[in-house]
Amino acid sequence: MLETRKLTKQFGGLVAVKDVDFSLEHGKINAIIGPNGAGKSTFFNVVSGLYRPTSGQVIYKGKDISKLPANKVAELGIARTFQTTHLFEMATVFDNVVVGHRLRTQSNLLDSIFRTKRLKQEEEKCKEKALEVLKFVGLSKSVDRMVTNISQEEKKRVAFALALATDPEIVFLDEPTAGINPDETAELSQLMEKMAQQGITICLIEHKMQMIMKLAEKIMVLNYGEKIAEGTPDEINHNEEVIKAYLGGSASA
Ligand SMILES: Nc1ncnc2c1ncn2[C@@H]1O[C@H](COP(=O)(O)OP(=O)(O)OP(=O)(O)O)[C@@H](O)[C@H]1O
Repeated sequence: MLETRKLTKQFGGLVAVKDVDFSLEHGKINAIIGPNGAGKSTFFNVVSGLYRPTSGQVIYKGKDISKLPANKVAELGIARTFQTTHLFEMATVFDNVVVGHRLRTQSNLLDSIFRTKRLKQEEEKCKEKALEVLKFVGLSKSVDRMVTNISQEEKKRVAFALALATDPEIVFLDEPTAGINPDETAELSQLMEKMAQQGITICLIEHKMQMIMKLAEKIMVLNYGEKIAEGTPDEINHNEEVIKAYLGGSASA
């Protein structure tokens, strides 16, 4: 469905991602792990169209999408979450999701000025969609609350809702449970499982090893920009190179 072929991203003399071949398991939870600076975020940014690769390809449904800008990649059904700092704190949960959705829909400036029928129809659809995805992520009761007043875990759910509002086939989640406690982490893991059960392919970057080992079905390990292992949690746990490079270090906790 989505694969990378010899994907490479260089920043000046630094090779942040090097010759990475990876394919996502359709409808499953995929994870990318690796020590700090291993190239995980860069890999995400190249795949989601934020950066162009230096060389190599990103293939989605048989088409090379490596040169497409992020908005075109999103239109194809590939969504990504950003840190919760991207939310509008002084707006409601509902408005945050509606605005996020509006940014990705069709109406142009003229539609907005003349308030065309198409614009009104789209607005209606956006609102319906926002309520639907907020229900899915468990925030039906919080739609009218200001984002500044909700918990960090609820903000994470809003970020999920934003990604889901575009009806994605693949969702890239950048450290979805950073900064929340173990109970909340378990709840968000359940939400990710629910997304996968709906047929959405998930790919996440995470530092919480225990959680990843329980949640992910396929894991890729990056080290200094290179893929050093790929497989099931069990295979990764027993991989010598991974143990040497990563699990034996500070992240093993
Ligand atoms: N925009 C950039 N310009 C220059 N160098 C960059 C840029 N983005 C990342 N790098 C460098 O590329 C390397 C990989 O960084 P990246 O953020 O992808 O790693 P990571 O695995 O996500 O790390 P972390 O777990 O700490 O977030 C690092 O050496 C980083 O300093």
